[in-house]
Amino acid sequence: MTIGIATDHGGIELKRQLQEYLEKEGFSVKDFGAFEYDAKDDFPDFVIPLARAVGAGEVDRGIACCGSGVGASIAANKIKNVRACLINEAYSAAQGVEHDDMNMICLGGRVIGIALAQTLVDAFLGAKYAALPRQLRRMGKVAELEK
Ligand SMILES: O=C(CO)[C@H](O)[C@H](O)[C@H](O)COP(=O)(O)O
Repeated sequence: MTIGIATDHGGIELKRQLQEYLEKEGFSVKDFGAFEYDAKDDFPDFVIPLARAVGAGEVDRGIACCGSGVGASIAANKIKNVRACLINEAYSAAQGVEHDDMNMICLGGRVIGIALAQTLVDAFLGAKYAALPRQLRRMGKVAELEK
């Protein structure tokens, strides 16, 4: 599984730690930046290229960080085929995939630490879309908005 990862300055340390963790776990990680701390950088410049790669199927899942995770989730959800959510607890990290086919998780570098981030990422990456008829119906209604 290839995981895309991106951040602005607000999540740069969390991204670095998560990338190290994911590679140790055997995932292939594609890094969309930021590559160094710059307090003046803007989250859309990194999160949108990642979201485009997720939406195009060039990476399997995306992890986007920013200060709170809010800006990253707003930006990512503008991109076709992207279903991104700000996640702070493990239930939603898995249920968002199982029920809603979430393909990007957004994390706040100023909100959570690496231990919780690892738990959330494990739950996110370990989950599969159940694709039950009622879920397909609901996500079909959401996908209609992209036409
Ligand atoms: O957290 C964010 C919004 O949800 C942003 O992505 C930024 O990280 C944050 O706004 C940056 O704040 P700063 O005051 O410009 O460092």
